[in-house]
Amino acid sequence: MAPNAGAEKAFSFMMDLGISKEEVKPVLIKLLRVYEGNWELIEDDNYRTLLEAYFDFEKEQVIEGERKPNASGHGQISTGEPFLVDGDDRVLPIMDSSSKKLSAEVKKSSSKKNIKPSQTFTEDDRPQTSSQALHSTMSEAKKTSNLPRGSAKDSSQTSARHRGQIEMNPVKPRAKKPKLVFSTNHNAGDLCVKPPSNQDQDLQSKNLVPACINNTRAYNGNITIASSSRLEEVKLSLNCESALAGLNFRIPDLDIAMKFMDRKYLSSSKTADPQFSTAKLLNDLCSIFLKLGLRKGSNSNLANTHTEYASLEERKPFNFISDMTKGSEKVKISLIDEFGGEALPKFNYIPCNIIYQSATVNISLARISDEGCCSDCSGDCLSSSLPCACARETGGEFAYTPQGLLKDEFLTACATMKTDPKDHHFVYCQECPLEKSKNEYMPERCKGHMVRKFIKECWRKCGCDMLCGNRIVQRGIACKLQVFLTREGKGWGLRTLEDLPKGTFVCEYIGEILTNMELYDRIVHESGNDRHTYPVTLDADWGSEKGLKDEEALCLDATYNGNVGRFINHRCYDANLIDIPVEIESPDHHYYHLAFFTNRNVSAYEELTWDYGIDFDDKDHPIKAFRCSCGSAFCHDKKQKGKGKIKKSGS
Ligand SMILES: C[S@@+](CC[C@H](N)C(=O)[O-])C[C@H]1O[C@@H](n2cnc3c(N)ncnc32)[C@H](O)[C@@H]1O
Repeated sequence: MAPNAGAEKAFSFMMDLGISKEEVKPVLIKLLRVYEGNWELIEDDNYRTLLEAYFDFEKEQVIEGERKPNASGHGQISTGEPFLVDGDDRVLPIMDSSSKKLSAEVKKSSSKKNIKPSQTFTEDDRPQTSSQALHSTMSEAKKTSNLPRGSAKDSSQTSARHRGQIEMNPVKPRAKKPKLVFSTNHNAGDLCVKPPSNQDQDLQSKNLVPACINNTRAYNGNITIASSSRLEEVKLSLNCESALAGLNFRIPDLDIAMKFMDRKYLSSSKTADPQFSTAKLLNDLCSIFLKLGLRKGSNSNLANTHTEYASLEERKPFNFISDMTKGSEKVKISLIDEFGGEALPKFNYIPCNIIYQSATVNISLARISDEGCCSDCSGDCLSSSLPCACARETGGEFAYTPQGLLKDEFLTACATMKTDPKDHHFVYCQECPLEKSKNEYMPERCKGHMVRKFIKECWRKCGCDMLCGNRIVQRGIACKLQVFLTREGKGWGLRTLEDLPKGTFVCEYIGEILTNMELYDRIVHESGNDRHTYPVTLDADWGSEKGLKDEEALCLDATYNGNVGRFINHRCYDANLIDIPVEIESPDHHYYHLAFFTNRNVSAYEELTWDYGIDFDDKDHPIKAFRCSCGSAFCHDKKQKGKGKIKKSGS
């Protein structure tokens, strides 16, 4: 890196923290000399070395000032630093034998801050005091190769160069401390702060959980910053989860953060006790909180409390999986358990539907007629002046905008049918597969299936390319999504990590393709302990067929094999996603894709929800309805009505 660029970057970083260039300069000069111009060491870990050096320097100045109050002529720093500052105040990382005085600006700023150095230096009268001893310690330290990176040169060479240094505690080259977060790309995906349990190790071997770092200060992205005692009966913590998940954020060094707080409060208050310490203040707060909260005679229980903490933490592992799709989607999809209250979901991630056993899914080029595709098109169908044959299904207009969003009119028409269905929106089959599966010999009358609007995408027989605007769903998930543990007791849920405009394709509901009968058998025979994901019936076309064979009455079940769609929780009436059938490769509608689109603008970190269309009163339904915790004002689960607030729990 160009020397000045390094200095400017360091100044700018420190400036953002409220430390002026003038304050930083002497420290930086010192560090450059110590580290022999190796910027990498200075920049490492977000300038942690520079920050530590700065605070050491500041402390040293205060101590020295106390030791020699008002010694005449000693009230200013003269760094005696001849080597590293050029006329433009630029810090140069290369040792030079020529000497220049540090600019007057530096002196001015130092004196302004009342920093009292132990002595005034001149070019020829350089201190040979503790700094040199300390420096040689440092050189030794370097020799023992404590340095994270870079070379440690011969110490004698180094000391010769370092005559003339200003007096301050040289910063020992830091050994790499284990970080709370280990990250190569700053992805939230790389965070894990909990010693792996046996179960975790098991999962790690299956590539579900990343290796973890043992750190007692941080759980769940929560960093304990203070506590009433070592038992941590009452503790204060900072929650960095959102920052870790969404921003390019790494948990910083807590000690440095505390020093900043000390500095901020000491400099802002004239009366502040020089012994003021933020850490002490916060610990005191915890102790007082504990004292105030302890009921009489309960002090003796502190040890028990500790045991309880330990077992609680043992019981509640914090999980983070950076890509639960195991690389099978174009984008990584993380999973986070912020509460540690739930076992990891057991299922196999699949990015495309797959036939379980008996389902008939007839996909063949021969079944696609010339009229049913656009073999004459090329490039992007949306850019041609006349919509091609693939727009016929949607009334001669493509369902998508050139920006890749679902058109408003189409979305509204689909949504209205779902939220305000009219009689004519339903079709009735003569022999309903659903009723047949419940009672094969005496099926009840069909309760009706909603007529659905289909999107039809271009496919392989079409002449356009893969980037054609009429190929959205088939290109797969493109948004940043995350599976997370909900607070309301709904289990896992899906959220977006970025703002999504209305009409965005989020994901498909992917699962095993089962016949209706197979699904029924599965539900009847499955163990009651499995939380069954809500299967979908591909019944959009059932009403138009006279006698649908069982192998043509299909459903998708994502319980054992599925994609992220299986984590979308239900919300009554005002969910932010809508499911829309999509025809991609088969012209009949026995089999189709079910795609989720946003039906309004959705903000980053909002949970994505879908109205399953459950009848909470249907006692005959093979899948027992859950108790709805959707939180919607329009929730139609009567059991939840009048219950007041939603349950707040991590499980
Ligand atoms: C498709 S799965 C959704 C993912 C599920 N939460 C999980 O942890 O795997 C459907 C199941 O989630 C739960 N669920 C979904 N929406 C819910 C809601 N509004 N209230 C309570 N539980 C809900 C129910 O157990 C339901 O059977």
